Amino acid sequence: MTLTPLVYWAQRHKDVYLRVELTDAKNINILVRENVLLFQAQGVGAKGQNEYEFRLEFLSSVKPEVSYRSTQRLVNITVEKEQHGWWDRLVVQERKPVFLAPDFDRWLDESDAEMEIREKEEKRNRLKASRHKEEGFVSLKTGYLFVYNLVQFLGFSWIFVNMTVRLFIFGQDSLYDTFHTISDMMFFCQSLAVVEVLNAAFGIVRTGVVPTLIQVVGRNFILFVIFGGVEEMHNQPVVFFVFYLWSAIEIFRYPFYMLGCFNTEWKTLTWLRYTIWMPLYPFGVVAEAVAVIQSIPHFYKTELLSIPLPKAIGTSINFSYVLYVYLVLLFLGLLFNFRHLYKQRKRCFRTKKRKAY
Ligand SMILES: CCCCCCCCCCCCC[C@@H](O)CC(=O)SCCNC(=O)CCNC(=O)[C@H](O)C(C)(C)COP(=O)(O)OP(=O)(O)OC[C@H]1O[C@@H](n2cnc3c(N)ncnc32)[C@H](O)[C@@H]1OP(=O)(O)O
Repeated sequence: MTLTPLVYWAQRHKDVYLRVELTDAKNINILVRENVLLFQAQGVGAKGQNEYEFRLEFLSSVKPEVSYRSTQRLVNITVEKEQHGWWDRLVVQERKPVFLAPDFDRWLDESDAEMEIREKEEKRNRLKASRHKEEGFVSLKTGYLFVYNLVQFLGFSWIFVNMTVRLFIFGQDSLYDTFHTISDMMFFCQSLAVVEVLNAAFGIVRTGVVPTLIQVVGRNFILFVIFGGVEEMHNQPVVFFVFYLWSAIEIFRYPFYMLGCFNTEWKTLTWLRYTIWMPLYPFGVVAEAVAVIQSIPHFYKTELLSIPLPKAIGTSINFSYVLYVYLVLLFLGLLFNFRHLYKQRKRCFRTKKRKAY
């Protein structure tokens, strides 16, 4: 003898939900044609382990595809209505079958269901809007970084190429007028580089603020104070070495970032960006230290930038003493950034290796 399980139901505008009270249901067979659903399965119901079945003639047609999920305790069935809308009752006959009852866990009346639809719609719209905003921000950020890196790349390339060509044409003589020919562009690029500290501070790029601050402050101190502030420094060959070492890394670093803006990379460029700083950085710091040492007598003599002290003490601190302290900071800065760059290099190549496997 076949038995009928207990069936609970609820509806939405789009779907009908059936919950069949059958434990350990096996051999589930659900057939849907027009507005009739036939269910057959073996399992443990109100009358113990048995074969259970039921037939429902829905109020309106439903789609033939049925989805169901069987758990240890019950079988959940979802049937989609052919035409979305609210049904007055589940089945055609006015007297509901005895095995059928409302599923109060999922029960909603028509207005609640409409509210649910509206809430879902609003949630979807909010999600879409925030995704739109996020995409807009990402493309704005990418565009901004790309333009910034492009401008720096062009600036430093101009410096590097100009200095190289002048070295070939004028030989040693070109070492003496680097400041006059190149400084305007270097002032421009290094002033713009302050943006890199802001990028790090506001999280626009994933890097630490301190290494960037050390880098930018360190270079700008040399450029604006030592070279820019002391006229006697303008003709020193050390300007050539400092500018050449600075620009030699930047012509690789900025294009590396430009490609990164489009999640692209060129292996040789990545290797150069994360390798040539190794010889360049110490040489750069040594060249900067030479420049500082050369400027000390001029600061001492002219008392330029001397720090005034209160009248009671009656004198001022000569800026040349600040420069001695700066020489120590220069080498501490070198150690700090060398370690930072070494870590960045390891992180970059380690990630690449992991990606390769
Ligand atoms: C606090 C007061 C300080 C007082 C200081 C006094 C002491 C001063 C001592 C200073 C010594 C300076 C000496 C120096 O002037 C000598 C020279 O420069 S010689 C020439 C050789 N120099 C170099 O090689 C250094 C070049 N510069 C740099 O590498 C950076 O400026 C540095 C901050 C040092 C390191 O860069 P960063 O931390 O950004 O590493 P990454 O390149 O690996 O980038 C990390 C991630 O951020 C993304 N990023 C970074 N910038 C950009 C950008 N502009 N556009 C797009 N994306 C960017 C990058 O792609 C990485 O992303 P991901 O993690 O996804 O890979």
